[in-house]
Amino acid sequence: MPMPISGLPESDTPEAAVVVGSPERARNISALLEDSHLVAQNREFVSFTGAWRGTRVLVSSHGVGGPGAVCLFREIAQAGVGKVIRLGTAGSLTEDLSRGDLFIPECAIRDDGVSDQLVPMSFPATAAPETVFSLQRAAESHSEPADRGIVWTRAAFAPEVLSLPVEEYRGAGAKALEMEVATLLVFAAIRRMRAGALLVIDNDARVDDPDVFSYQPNTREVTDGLAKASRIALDALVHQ
Ligand SMILES: O=P(O)(O)O[C@H]1O[C@H](CO)[C@@H](O)[C@H]1O
Ligand SMILES: O=c1cc[nH]c(=O)[nH]1
Repeated sequence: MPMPISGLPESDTPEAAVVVGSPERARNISALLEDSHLVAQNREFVSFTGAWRGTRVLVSSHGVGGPGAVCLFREIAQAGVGKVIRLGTAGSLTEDLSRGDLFIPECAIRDDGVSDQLVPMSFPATAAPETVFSLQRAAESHSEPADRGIVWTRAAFAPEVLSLPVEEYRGAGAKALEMEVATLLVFAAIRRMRAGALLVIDNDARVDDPDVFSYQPNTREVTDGLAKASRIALDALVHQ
């Protein structure tokens, strides 16, 4: 029977998965695989299988935000996925990271808006060390520098009347801002999956800017960064 939300088949799903926000990015990554097929499509969840350097992988999109993404994570866990890397974009919280740069989260701040309903907030959101090192090694083998550290996963893309603690988290050492990594890391730990993430910086998030047009995620640097990061994430996934 297909899974109720993602439409993924219950069996014959690869053990290793790359998850991404947008269906278009999933399609772009699937185009890098040998023998790639669309295996499921429902709502924002689009999934492909194929092989990378001889290993079968799943590539699925999870949409924007932790609450929707965890619907996909539950179903890939049910389908037998044990290793997962999120390949996403993030805003920079430090002057050391610019558009197109790569960032590997070691752990995440759990403001994702859903993991607090899965397990108490005292539970950590940490990436599997194997995945972090594997991503670092893969980035080095592609001669791409990749910084590592703390990511702030935040449910609100932008604030409204409340101001959110950008300065406080920057002061405490958070380097990037996005919306799903903490959800993945917490969910994966509970389900004993090995998880991590590779993020491409697409924005300067050091100040929450109310102008919608200050966010331009489709620049050349970001598209190029995602193309490189896709190969790095696939290499890291199959070489862990
Ligand atoms: O590039 P993706 O993976 O979609 O990730 C980031 O981009 C989206 C916001 O535009 C959020 O999902 C955020 O986490
Ligand atoms: O949440 C996000 C994702 C990408 N870039 C940002 O600035 N914020």
